[in-house]
Amino acid sequence: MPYPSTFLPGPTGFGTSAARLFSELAGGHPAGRAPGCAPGPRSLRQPPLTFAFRPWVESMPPLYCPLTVRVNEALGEEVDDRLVEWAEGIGLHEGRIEQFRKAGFGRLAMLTHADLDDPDRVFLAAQMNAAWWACDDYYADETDLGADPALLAGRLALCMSALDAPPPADEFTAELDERLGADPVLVGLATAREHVARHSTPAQLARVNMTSFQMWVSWNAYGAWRQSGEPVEAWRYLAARQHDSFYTSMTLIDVCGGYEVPANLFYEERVHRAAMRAGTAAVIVNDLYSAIHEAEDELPDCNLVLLVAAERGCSLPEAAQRAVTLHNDLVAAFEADCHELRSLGSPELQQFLWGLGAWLGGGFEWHAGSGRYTLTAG
Ligand SMILES: CC(C)=CCC/C(C)=C(/C)COP(=O)(O)OP(=O)(O)O
Repeated sequence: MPYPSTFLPGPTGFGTSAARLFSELAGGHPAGRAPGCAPGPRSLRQPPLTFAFRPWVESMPPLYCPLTVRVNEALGEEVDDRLVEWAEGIGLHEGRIEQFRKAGFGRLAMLTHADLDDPDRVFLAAQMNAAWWACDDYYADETDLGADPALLAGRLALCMSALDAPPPADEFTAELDERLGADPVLVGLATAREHVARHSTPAQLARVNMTSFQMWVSWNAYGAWRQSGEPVEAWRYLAARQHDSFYTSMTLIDVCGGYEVPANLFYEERVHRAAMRAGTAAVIVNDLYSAIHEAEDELPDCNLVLLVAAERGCSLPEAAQRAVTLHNDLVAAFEADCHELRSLGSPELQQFLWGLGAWLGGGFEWHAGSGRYTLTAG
């Protein structure tokens, strides 16, 4: 275990970059902000991220991960209350609202967006994540909830319309709108998207939309694999999982934070790789926690632990150990990326990289406590 360290972002120290970010946010962001959008909170929080080996299951090697930056249970509960109110209002999770509350997506947003104290902004992240997860559960993963691989692609096409309405097309629009309004999953996506739109620049909103679409391409691949019954190699799954990861959630970090990483910086190759590493590492934690639950579905979902165990003929704990090593290497590489990217200087980027690390730490914390998961190894 060679790599524990601390990452304090910013090329020239906290004071300098903070001062620049404050003045940019106050005086108009160089990359622009959508007309009418509030500049967002002016606080910049960058306590150093401490990378450490974090124990999770006694019999397993620890996960290398930033420590959780902020725990504010009252804030998490407030956001969870708002989420439940929103879900009830649109009929989402009818008959299983307590299960939804216990997942604690509000707590997830509180833990992962550690630079936010404003419940509205934490709710923004929680709502969009809950909307994505509803698509995942009802369309892709949970047979009990009506997920069906044969229907998946058609349903996901409607999800795209819920996020990015097509141009008006006479009577066809009325028919589409009727369908979009009749399914709480789609209403959930559309209302969460409206909330994101109120706080984002056009480029940020397009980023959230396009990232959702690329995620859904991977879901279609899983659906096709489920239907054909073809064996899925771990390498093939991991390649698809890159675009079906918590990277999607991480696209909200600057939106919720009230600042913007300009598109040409966000998609700069090294920045992109760092973000993808963080997203993939975070979702491997998800695979570790959800392996048993996913194995129980009558049409088991793709999961790194299950695939490695099947491919190598090894036990689940052995496969989980392999996943832990991969996770740890990804996080160590992400940490090195953060150091390398200091040379790019942008205070927005430094805040975002910090936000990725904080997301990793909070995601770890949430999986360990959420009612949604059953531990995989014992
Ligand atoms: C928050 C978000 C982007 C949700 C969509 C689904 C996703 C990329 C996950 C991280 C969930 O993957 P998975 O379906 O394995 O998650 P569960 O184990 O069902 O929570």
